[in-house]
Amino acid sequence: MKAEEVSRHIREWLTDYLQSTRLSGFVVGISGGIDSALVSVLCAQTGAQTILLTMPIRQTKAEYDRAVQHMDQLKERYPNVVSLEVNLTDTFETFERTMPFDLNVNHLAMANSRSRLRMTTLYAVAQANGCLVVGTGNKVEDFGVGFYTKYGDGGVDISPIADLNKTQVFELARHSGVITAILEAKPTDGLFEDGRSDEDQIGATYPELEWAMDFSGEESGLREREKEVLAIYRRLNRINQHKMQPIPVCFIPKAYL
Ligand SMILES: NC(=O)c1ccc[n+]([C@@H]2O[C@H](COP(=O)([O-])OP(=O)(O)OC[C@H]3O[C@@H](n4cnc5c(N)ncnc54)[C@H](O)[C@@H]3O)[C@@H](O)[C@H]2O)c1
Ligand SMILES: Nc1ncnc2c1ncn2[C@@H]1O[C@H](COP(=O)(O)O)[C@@H](O)[C@H]1O
Ligand SMILES: O=P(O)(O)OP(=O)(O)O
Repeated sequence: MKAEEVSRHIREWLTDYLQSTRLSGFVVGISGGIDSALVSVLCAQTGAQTILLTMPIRQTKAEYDRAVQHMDQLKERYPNVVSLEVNLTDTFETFERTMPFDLNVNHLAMANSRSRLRMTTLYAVAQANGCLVVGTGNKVEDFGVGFYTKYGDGGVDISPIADLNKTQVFELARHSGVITAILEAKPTDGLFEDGRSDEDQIGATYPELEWAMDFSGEESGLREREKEVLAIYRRLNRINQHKMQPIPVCFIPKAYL
């Protein structure tokens, strides 16, 4: 990958899009992971107002510390960057208590609610400041396995790194001066308190998933692990198509109207 060219291309794309709106900058949620770190550097490099938000909800200390360290580093490097901390733990716990039954009957219901509370917060801050909410999804998450929360972290205005796979995200992040603690952290969705990694949840690494996403050859000669990875990839790609396609609309036959 030509890192400098890709970086410049994304910065120009962000700048052009922002100029096409009446808005003045970008809002990015900072988790302590690689995707949000890279997206926030690219936004900062446009020179436009860039608001970073960390929104812990019973977060692991390691994730929280990486997020703060990244925001501090970016503020030192770019004068157009500001950071905010919005601790959503109480909001989340109130939400959990307000529900008429225990949503933990399904382990994903409350986990995905964390992501949707963050989306609500990002949009409130963006609207108050005349900014866009910038997405952090990469190619394999967004168009491969659909590993994101529908209308949670998937609810964004623009998506600058969605055509880069995770390996390229790491490469570009290193090129862009992202801190070592983030470059070395295992990707995690941070939605569970045991700190489980994406790989623990999916059962395959990002390089394996990228291989599966690109695979179009003859399957009979594949090794056992390759067959397993292909099956994991295909299952997730199939069951998450509803996130990748426009939502189904019930059109009414003209004769009925
Ligand atoms: N970037 C990340 O690393 C990241 C971020 C957030 C979440 N995640 C992970 O992503 C996963 C999200 O879970 P999920 O996909 O079950 O939740 P989701 O909320 O994203 O999608 C499930 C919801 O979609 C709807 N739905 C389901 N099937 C449908 C269909 N066929 N047509 C239309 N709508 C349909 C239903 O409302 C269902 O509740 C979790 O594993 C979570 O840990 C990863
Ligand atoms: N704790 C967090 N604070 C701010 N923003 C967050 C936090 N956790 C997640 N985010 C945002 O959501 C996306 C996806 O998160 P995953 O950790 O990959 O699930 C992340 O890039 C942040 O923008
Ligand atoms: O989306 P992020 O920034 O949380 O990155 P990762 O998913 O690699 O933790």
